[in-house]
This record gives sequence, C-alpha cells and structure tokens, in this order.
Amino acid sequence: MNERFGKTPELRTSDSVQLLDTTLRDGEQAPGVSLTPDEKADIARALDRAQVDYIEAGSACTGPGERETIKRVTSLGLDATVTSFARGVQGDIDLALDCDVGGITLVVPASERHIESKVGTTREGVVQTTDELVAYAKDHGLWVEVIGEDGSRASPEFLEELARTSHDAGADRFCFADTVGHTSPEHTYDVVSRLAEYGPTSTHTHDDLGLAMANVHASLSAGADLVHTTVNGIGERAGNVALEEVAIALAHCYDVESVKLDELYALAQKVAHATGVALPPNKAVVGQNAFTHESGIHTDGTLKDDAMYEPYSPETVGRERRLVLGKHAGRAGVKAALDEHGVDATDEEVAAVVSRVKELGDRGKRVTDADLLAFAEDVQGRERDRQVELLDLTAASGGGTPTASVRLRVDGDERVASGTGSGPVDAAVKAVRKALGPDADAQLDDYHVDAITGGTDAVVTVEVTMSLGDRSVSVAASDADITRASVQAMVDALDRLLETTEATPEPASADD
Ligand SMILES: CC(C)C(=O)C(=O)O
Repeated sequence: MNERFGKTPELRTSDSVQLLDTTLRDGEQAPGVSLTPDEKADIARALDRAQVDYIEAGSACTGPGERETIKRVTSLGLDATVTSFARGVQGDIDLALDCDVGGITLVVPASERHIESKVGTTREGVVQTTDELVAYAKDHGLWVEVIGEDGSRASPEFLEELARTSHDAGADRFCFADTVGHTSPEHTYDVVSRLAEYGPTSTHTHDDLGLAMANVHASLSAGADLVHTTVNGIGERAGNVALEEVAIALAHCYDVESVKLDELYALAQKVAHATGVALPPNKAVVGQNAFTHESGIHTDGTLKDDAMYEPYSPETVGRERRLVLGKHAGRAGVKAALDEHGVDATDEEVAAVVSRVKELGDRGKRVTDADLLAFAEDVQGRERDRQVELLDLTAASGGGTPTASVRLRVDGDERVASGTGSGPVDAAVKAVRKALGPDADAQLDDYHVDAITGGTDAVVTVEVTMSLGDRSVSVAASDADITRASVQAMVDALDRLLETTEATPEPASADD
C-alpha cells in the first residue's frame, strides 16, 4: 500500500503482530467514561468485525454489574479471545472464570513503588504468587498474559526474573507495561529485547509524554509481537496508544496486517459516541480533518492527483475525502465546488466568488455550500426564488412528550404540521419532514452545534449536511434558540436541495 523508494523496512523479529484491545477496560478507566452493558456488547462486536485478536472486556473483580457485562460479551460467540483483567489474587481468577472468559491479563507489581507501597509485599513474594497463579489459571484452561505493572520504572533484572518465572509456569506471554507513560523508546527497546529472550512478549504503552506510539515501535523492533491498544487512544490520564494508529502504521510502513483497516472509522465513531469522548478534528486516521483539504494549493494538487497530499487513500480506513472552502481557498477548489452544484461560472465570476469565500473565511467563519451558492447567485446577478421557507415554529418539552409544530411556505402555499420526538429538535425536524412529504425525504448526514458565546444565553450555530439522491449541501444557521437554529438550517438545506427539482413536494399523508 505504500509508495516508497527502496525496501520495505522489516520489524526486527515479528512479521505478524496481534492486538489486544483494552477499550472496554483501560479505555473505560478514562475519567468520566462509563459504558452500559449494551454499549460494551456493541463495541465488542465492532472490535470483532475488525478482527482484533483479543478483547479485554473489563475487570471481573469490579463487581456483579461488571461481571454480568463481561458474561454478555463472552456469550456473543466472537472470534476474538475475550479476556478479563485480574489482580494477583486467586479470587480474581475465579471471578474471571465465572464470566466464561477465554483468558486473563494477570497483573502483578513490578516496580519497588508498586511492590512495597501499593501491594505491601516483596520481590520474592511477587515471584512466588506469579508462579502459583499462572499454574492455577493454566490448570483452568485459560490463556494467560502476565503484566508487570509499572514495568518501565522497575529494575530490568527483576522484570527478567518475572518474565522467566511466568514462562516457566506456563504463561502464554509476558507484557512490558509503561504504566505512567514516562519512558523513552531507547529504554523500551533495551528492556523488551531482554524480556523477549524468555518467550512471547507484549507491550502496553501510555501517552503521558506523547511517546506511546514510539514505544510501541521500539517494542516491536525489540521482539514484542502483541500490542495493547484502545480505540481512539482513550484510557487513564493521557490515554493509551490508539488502535487505529498502530494498525495503519503497521500496514503502511511495514506491510504488516493486524486488523481490518476499513472497519476503523466506524469503530472510532461508535466508541466516541458511546464514551462521549469526542474525536479531535486533527486526530490521525479518524479525525474530521484527516482527509479534508482546504488550502488552494492542496486542493488544486488533490484535484490533479488524489494522492498528492495524502499518505494513503481515505477508503483504506473506511472514509471519504472532503474538499472544503475557507480563507485559504483557491480557484481550482471553488470551481470544483461550483461544478459539483451544477453552477457554470466564467473565470472572472470564479475569481469574484473566491474573494467572497476568502472574506468570509478571514472572519473565522466556516464556508458552507449555502454560502458558496449565495455568493455565486450574487456575483452572477441571479435572483433565486425560495421553494421552502420557515414562517413559524413552536416547540414544547419538559414533562410530557416533546412536541413541535411548524408553519412553512412551500411554493407559495402555507403548510402546517406537527410532530413528536425524543426532544424538541427531533420533534421539529419530524414536523418539517411531515410538511414536506416523501419528495423531500433527504438524509441528514451530519449535525453539528457550536456555541458562539459562552453562558446559557449563548448564540448557537447549527451546521447540517443533508443529501438527496446524489446531491449534498451543508448549511449553517445561528440563533439563541437551538431548536430554531436547527430547523432553520434544515429548512434552508432542503430548499437548496429541492432547487433543481421541478416538482413541488407533497405533504405526507396522515399514515406516513
Ligand atoms: C496493564 C495494566 C496494569 C495497566 O493498565 C497499566 O499498566 O497501565
């Protein structure tokens, strides 16, 4: 998949890398994140669709609720091996066994801090417990990975002793853990090389210094062949290494397959939605901007050759490329956007629209399709008759079922409709759809709210992207009332979409 000069670099020892995804355990330990059993089951299915090898579903020792959830995941019949986190006590292994897991990640203290201050034991005690518990778990048919917690602050000699003990007792793997995300790739390389001498080795990295990914690569070059990841990199504090970044880097730089790449975006969105941890726009692979081009130079280059400013195609990870307009827009991008909306424009007209787009962009505004089309109409001296206009909106919520009614002007006639929904915006949107009927059955592709000012009296801007057939438009509207801004944006988007349709949309019948 990679276009490079020379040979594909090889990972030193492993040409196949497995992933253990811990979104449902370490990811859920991110502050403010709590997943319902349904959400965990849903995410586990998505991880399995992506062909992740191991799914850490939670910590069975957390309580009865968590155990029910882990059981729910183990009962899904996934291809992945479902594991539970277990502390170094037999009771935790028994609780994991009650949940029918296929394996455990058995965590024992490795640094002096964890051995003495946290657990209150000795190195000898840790070695003996590890030996006994690995044997116990293996006797009960489990896949066992021993994790030396705080391994990056532990004595490398002691880690070696723990790795040797674990493998001698029958463990399937030993994991190097940079628990506080503080170590360097050089230290990681050194320690993991030593651990890999004793048997299969994994790596668990955190991003406190922004080095989680570098430490994964140091681990793999040093002989590790399993990486702990979380979707979108969520996890304790600054988070863990992100599954999607590990997977694409392995494929792109080393031609090593780990998971199904085209499932990554859907997976990222599912996790962002369930956890409430939004994707930063500039996030690698899954951020809104990862395949979006705005500047004139980049847009022009991309229109000439898709790969001009992209390392790999967006389809690889289940996404699409977007060209957007803003203060850096150039002629090629504006011309392409006008063509897309069926607007013919001379070079002079395109130049005039470019200045208007830049002017709006300079004021820090997002330039929507509706803005672009309005500029083009103005520059070309065209008057446009609106087909659909919002005349009035009333919405009620609080207590009973949220309801809304709208009065629209559609091709000169007034129409009134009402609807109910999960909230006032949903109810109002349903009322608009009812008033316009099936001909205006456009799909809402994106709905985005921004508060322009702080406080409860903030003006909000709602931006919607809607599509009808193969046409799509984005429109923004601002108001102090979020329902009104939403409905106005949607009505304006429908008006733009219906512009090229000859027919007047017929209202929905009572049964629709
Ligand atoms: C692997 C475990 C104990 C962990 O979450 C960590 O070390 O960060």
